[in-house]
Amino acid sequence: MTLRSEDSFLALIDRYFPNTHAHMPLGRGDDCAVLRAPDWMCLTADMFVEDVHFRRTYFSPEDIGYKALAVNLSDIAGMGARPLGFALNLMATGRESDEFCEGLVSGMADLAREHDLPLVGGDLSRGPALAVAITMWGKSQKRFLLRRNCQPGDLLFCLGDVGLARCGLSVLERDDESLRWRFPEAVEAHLRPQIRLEQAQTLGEFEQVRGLMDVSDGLMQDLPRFVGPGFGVEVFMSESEVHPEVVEFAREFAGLPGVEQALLGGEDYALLGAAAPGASHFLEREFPEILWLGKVVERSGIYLDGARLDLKGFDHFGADFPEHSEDGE
Ligand SMILES: Nc1ncnc2c1ncn2[C@@H]1O[C@H](COP(=O)(O)OP(=O)(O)O)[C@@H](O)[C@H]1O
Ligand SMILES: Cc1ncc(C[n+]2csc(CCOP(=O)(O)OP(=O)(O)O)c2C)c(N)n1
Ligand SMILES: [Mg+2]
Repeated sequence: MTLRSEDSFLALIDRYFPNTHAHMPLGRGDDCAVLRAPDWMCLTADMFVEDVHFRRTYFSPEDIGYKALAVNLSDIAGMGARPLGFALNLMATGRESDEFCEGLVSGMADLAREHDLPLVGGDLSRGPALAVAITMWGKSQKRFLLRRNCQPGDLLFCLGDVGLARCGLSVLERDDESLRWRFPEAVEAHLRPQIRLEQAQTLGEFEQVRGLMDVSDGLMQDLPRFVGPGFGVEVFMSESEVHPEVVEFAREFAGLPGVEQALLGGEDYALLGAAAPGASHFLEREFPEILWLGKVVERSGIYLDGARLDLKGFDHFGADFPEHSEDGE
């Protein structure tokens, strides 16, 4: 059993994560790691908690390791930055099998290797559920791309699908194999979100891109956070620009237009950016898949076809997430 002792779990970590790196003069094994900071750094932390962010019934151990790391990479991307390293705090019940632990660590290590990220240290604890808490840091080539840096008339854009992961969650929560076949890209978007690190760094090179964030709680929640107080958004995205699985799912199970389902979203891990109006041509050339969401206006709220939308995105302490009730179940 990997979890018969802390040392056996640390030995598993050592098998998957190298303990030397150019940015890490001293790695795991002492009271602290010692890092060599190359420049100004950005730092983020996100938790990934059993039955809040994932369920063991439909996440493989590899998926859990992957997504726990991916959601932190997404915050680094949201700054237009490049990740440099991370620390891992893990709470486990102690009942996890060797195979489970190995899957979780290997799923995380595969993604860390892709980005040449050292695991500098962390902590282990027994607890009532599985929880993975990661702290990650990074640096930017030129500047960090911030929230609340928009001007009225700025164009808002997205890179990555919005609404798809939420459909995936609803499908997975339904425990119906036939639905997984009908909505495969939605399921994949929920289990294995693709993080657009390279695109985020490229955006940082364009002066006319004013700001950037990653969309984790859904656009309805994250758009106001992005444009800031006193500003709002006139949405001009149309249904033909929404992923067809989102449109189909919304119509059949949520009774919502595709655009509204896309705006509700949740766990999209897409990039949301603001650009000066004159930037649209070169952004389209650089990113042919770019989705133009709308424009920044000088009154708060989110407006679609002139009407203020009143849809609620995700909040940990808000009303229950309506995965089972939105279609009247
Ligand atoms: N427990 C906490 N202690 C200190 N700061 C926190 C805590 N939780 C969240 N924050 C800060 O509040 C801000 C918003 O957090 P969050 O909504 O989780 O952002 P994100 O969607 O980027 O992960 C971030 O700057 C984050 O660092
Ligand atoms: C079992 C389960 N129920 C509900 C959800 C939906 N959900 C959980 S967290 C979340 C939002 C993103 O997570 P959060 O911790 O808020 O990330 P952050 O904004 O801090 O990056 C959503 C939509 C889920 N993924 N799994
Ligand atoms: Mg967070």
